[in-house]
Amino acid sequence: MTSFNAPLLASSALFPPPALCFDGVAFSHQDKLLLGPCSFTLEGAGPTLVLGPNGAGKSLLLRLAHGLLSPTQGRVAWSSKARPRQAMVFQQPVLLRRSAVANLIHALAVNDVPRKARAKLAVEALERFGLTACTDTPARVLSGGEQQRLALARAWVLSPQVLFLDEPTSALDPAAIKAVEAAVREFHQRGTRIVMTTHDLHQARRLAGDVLFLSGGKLREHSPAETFFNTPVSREAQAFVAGELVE
Ligand SMILES: Nc1ncnc2c1ncn2[C@@H]1O[C@H](COP(=O)(O)OP(=O)(O)OP(=O)(O)O)[C@@H](O)[C@H]1O
Repeated sequence: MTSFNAPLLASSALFPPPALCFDGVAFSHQDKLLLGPCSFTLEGAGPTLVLGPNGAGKSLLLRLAHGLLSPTQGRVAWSSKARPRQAMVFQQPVLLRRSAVANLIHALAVNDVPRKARAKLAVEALERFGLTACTDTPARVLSGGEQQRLALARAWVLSPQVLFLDEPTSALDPAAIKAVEAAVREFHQRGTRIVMTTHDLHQARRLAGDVLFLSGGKLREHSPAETFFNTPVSREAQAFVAGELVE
């Protein structure tokens, strides 16, 4: 178990997040190749935005990177000796049937945070994410935006070195989207490596440091955000950035 350091917020200058390397990674199901083989290394500051049309393989890539799926070919590796502390936030937050604060305390408990530190960390995180008024509210009756902020707060208390976000704002209104984007920036500034999918090109432009662009299960481009949005190289990326309907 990696030692827990949530109260000691790491700055990216002092603690560059571990690099993520996909080495010939492919994923097949029932003899059908769904993703790859693809190779890339995420070692820059990010955030990395994973873009592409429906069914391109964006969620698969995130799940493989997070270890929820195993590649059927190739290898997912990290620059750190130990596997980094990671968290993932989904489009539909997966919350336990208990209060908001209890969801955070549970996450701290399963990550071996000492019992006496849990309540304070949980309360601080609720405050940081504007959820103090919801402390004792059952998590599952919170609004969509509040649930997503709670999912981010749960990731925050674990001080992850890497945070995967799979379309975290697709079901949210503009105010809730703004709150999630502010949280993503805070994670980034704290030194967390961000890897995130979105269908919102404007959001990608606001957040991206670099872009992985997929279509048809293939990695078409990995480039700095400015290069991707101004001078995309592949035909598929050119059409995508131009707002054409890409399959
Ligand atoms: N665990 C799995 N087993 C089998 N097939 C899968 C699995 N996960 C995804 N797929 C298939 O792989 C393809 C890529 O799916 P994926 O969810 O990664 O696409 P996506 O780019 O995230 O799409 P969207 O933008 O619609 O969310 C799809 O055809 C999907 O049905």
